[in-house]
Amino acid sequence: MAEDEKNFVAFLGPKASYTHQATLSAFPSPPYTLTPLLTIEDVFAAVQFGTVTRGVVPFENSTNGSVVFTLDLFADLNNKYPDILVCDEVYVPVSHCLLGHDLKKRSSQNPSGHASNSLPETGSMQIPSRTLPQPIIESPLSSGTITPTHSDPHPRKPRAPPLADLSLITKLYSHPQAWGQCHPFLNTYLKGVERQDVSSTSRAAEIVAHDESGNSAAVSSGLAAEVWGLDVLARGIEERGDNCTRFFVLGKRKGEEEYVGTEAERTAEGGGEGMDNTAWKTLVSFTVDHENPGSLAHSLAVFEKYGLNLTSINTRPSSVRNWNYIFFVEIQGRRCGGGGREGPVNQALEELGKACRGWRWLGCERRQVVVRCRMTVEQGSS
Ligand SMILES: O=C(O)C(=O)C[C@]1(C(=O)O)C=C[C@@H](O)C=C1
Repeated sequence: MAEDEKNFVAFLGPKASYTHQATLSAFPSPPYTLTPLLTIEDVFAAVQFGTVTRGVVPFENSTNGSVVFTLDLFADLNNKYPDILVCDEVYVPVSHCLLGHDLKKRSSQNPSGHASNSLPETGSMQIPSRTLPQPIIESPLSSGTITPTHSDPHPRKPRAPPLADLSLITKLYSHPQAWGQCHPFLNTYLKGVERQDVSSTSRAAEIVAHDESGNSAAVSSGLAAEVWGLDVLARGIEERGDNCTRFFVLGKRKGEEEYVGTEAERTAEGGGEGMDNTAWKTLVSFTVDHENPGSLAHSLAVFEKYGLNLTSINTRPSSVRNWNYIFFVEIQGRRCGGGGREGPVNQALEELGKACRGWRWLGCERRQVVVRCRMTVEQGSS
């Protein structure tokens, strides 16, 4: 790879996604050239094939749990991404907005009634009645009334009320992770409205920006509203005020040698010679013999034996047969690179090899604190 290609970083886009915000906090541009890609798998592929040196993907949300798309790519059941390694983590506080076209506001700003942008081309098709100007009525759901039901006797209250009438909205777009972070708001004010999963929250904003009927809305960020020219119909709709997403920075294993970080990463606080191992976490996947009682317990016991704290555990179907799983653990500590066999993580992994059916080292990340992202519209747009 040429010297000037070293600073290419791919992320789950399009622009103004939360992943974009995470990427900017880890890779302020310049000197980095940031490349938005449409899916998490596109980011894995770009790192694997060396089109970029780093990739940024979401891994886990504090309210809604793991991002299964990312876990499945780490599971790598078809051996497409054998060289992908985690090399850092980034935390971003996530506050969602409901974005759309506030027709009431727009008509008061533009009393002539002419749309500021033309409606999507409909050809010879009839314009559906929902795209024609409609009297704006208050949504019966906007009252904020939450009715206890048999299945949900104690429904949680939304943290924020809508800022606009939501009665025209018939379709919602977002990344599936976001739905699970906004249950009380969506179940109170938009109950029963069709939800369409899309590849990211900013992709949702981009789609809604092209539908000026007022019938669609996106769960996305306030920044995406500015970047995609949308109105904020509600702000702070996440269920918990401390909602936060953890992102991984991906790098590529080089040849036979293990990933040991860039020079900057090695010499950063907590890295390099004499590093403090507790400042790192190591991600490992493994499979066990499901017929053998205690095989999972024996595998996990090796970490206890070497005094290694586990900070997360996840499972995904292994695809070998139904109800067989691949396990993912994060261990506090760092695997020493350069073929060294010393250190508790190295020793535990060597012993894991005897206790489990197969395992894979997926990289080490420095433990980070939550960063308050100060991304500007200019950064989000570029
Ligand atoms: O980065 C984005 O905007 C995404 O849509 C991804 C993602 C995720 O997968 O967790 C990122 C942050 C939020 O938790 C919701 C969605």
